[in-house]
Amino acid sequence: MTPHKASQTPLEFGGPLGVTAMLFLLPATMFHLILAARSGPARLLGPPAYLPGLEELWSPRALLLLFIWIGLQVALYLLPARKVAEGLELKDKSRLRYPINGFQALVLTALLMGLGVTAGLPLGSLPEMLLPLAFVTTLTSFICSLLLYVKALAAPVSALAPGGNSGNFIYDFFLGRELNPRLGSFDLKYFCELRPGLIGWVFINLALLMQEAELRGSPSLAMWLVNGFQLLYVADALWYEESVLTTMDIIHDGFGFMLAFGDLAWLPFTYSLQAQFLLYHPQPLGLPMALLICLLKDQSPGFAIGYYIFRGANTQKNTFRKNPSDPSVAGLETIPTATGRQLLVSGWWGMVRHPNYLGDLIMALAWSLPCGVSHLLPYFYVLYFTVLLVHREARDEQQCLRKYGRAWQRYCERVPYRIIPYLY
Ligand SMILES: NC(=O)C1=CN([C@@H]2O[C@H](COP(=O)(O)OP(=O)(O)OC[C@H]3O[C@@H](n4cnc5c(N)ncnc54)[C@H](OP(=O)(O)O)[C@@H]3O)[C@@H](O)[C@H]2O)C=CC1
Ligand SMILES: CC(C)CCC[C@@H](C)[C@H]1CC=C2C3=C(CC[C@@]21C)[C@@]1(C)CC[C@H](O)C[C@@H]1CC3
Repeated sequence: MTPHKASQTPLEFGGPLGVTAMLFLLPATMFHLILAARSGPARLLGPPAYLPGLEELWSPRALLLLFIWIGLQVALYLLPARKVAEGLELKDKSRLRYPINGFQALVLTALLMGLGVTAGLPLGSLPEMLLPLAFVTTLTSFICSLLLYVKALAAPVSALAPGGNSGNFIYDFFLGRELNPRLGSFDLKYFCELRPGLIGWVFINLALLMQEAELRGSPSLAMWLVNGFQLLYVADALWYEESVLTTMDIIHDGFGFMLAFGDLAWLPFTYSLQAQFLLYHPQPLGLPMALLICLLKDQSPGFAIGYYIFRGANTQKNTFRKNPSDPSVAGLETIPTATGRQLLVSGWWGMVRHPNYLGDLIMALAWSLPCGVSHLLPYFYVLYFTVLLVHREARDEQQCLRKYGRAWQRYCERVPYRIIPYLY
């Protein structure tokens, strides 16, 4: 194995120091949130009520459960797919092929769970295992990231990610060295991005709903709303699975700790925070307020409007990228670029430069509102997501400027706001 020459790509996330801090802060935040959600005061800021000992964190049962879950998702991923899509062209001019069967995996998992619960599977007791499950998933993410780092040492230069090859171990371990690590035709990053964690989120939510029903006789309206909104969000991501192939996670970022931990642990255990909070802190929610959250809330948009913007913007761009002469997008105004591709300057993409992020943020707010306004904790997702999207938008901006140069600058002049019209 010959060591690869370090790449000259500018360092992101504050370089080695920044990512070292994140290596500790991300898992610590996740455990803090899980502990805070079940504590009486449910404080987002401030020390946790107590620190769990190793005997509370480590559980061979949780490890077994995690492996069964990942094994099930691997098996569903390997089932025949309704479609096999090609990814974008790689440095060596080849294109990878990806099965499009994520929605099918969600439906089959739901069927299997339904059968399991009918046969006595105690899904409602999963919330009691959340802490050890999060612990073993974090350990597994660390080990996987190390193995991915070692695997990348043998990868050809053309297979490396643009970032994540600085020569600094911690930085490269965090960002990921190889762009699309595969075992045969099994794509590790694509699998992790959309399967165990994303589908796991839905079933953690469902388990929390079932435990609430056991505790209080029936699930609360707030719990139904959170479950419904987030199920729709996950089902949408899997239905439109192919569009993930053009996200920066797939085309730009390597597969390292950031995505392994993010996809496998952070996503299911922190994105389910609202349902965790509701189990321990029931909130009264009447039907009129629930309807307002679905549609409109105090003059600001609710979930349906968020979803309408999110889906409308994503579909418009994806349709345009696939076939610019499609009747639904053919009339839109565009800017030509030197690459031969065009940029939309009217429709959703003429309103702000990231209308899909705007819709996503509105949905995030809408699925936090059923938790009431007495605590800041359930709004952690809105705060984190705002930071993530602002940072992601800045990274995308850099990449688009590099790709499209002057044409991108013209687009920014025509559409000056990034995410929120007239504000940001
Ligand atoms: N819940 C979560 O934790 C997260 C959710 N998301 C969601 O995932 C989805 C995908 O997000 P993401 O990959 O970040 O970004 P986008 O789907 O917004 O893709 C950005 C790319 O779109 C293309 N583009 C930008 N402007 C235009 C334009 N005017 N006309 C045509 N093409 C344009 C460019 O690529 P090119 O020109 O090469 O096509 C650009 O690089 C979003 O809906 C986001 O909200 C994302 C991250 C986390
Ligand atoms: C600093 C954190 C640990 C970073 C974690 C990031 C991941 C949780 C997210 C990175 C990109 C994601 C996308 C989605 C979920 C979250 C992660 C994995 C979606 C699948 C959500 C649904 C959308 O419709 C598509 C998204 C693609 C990107």
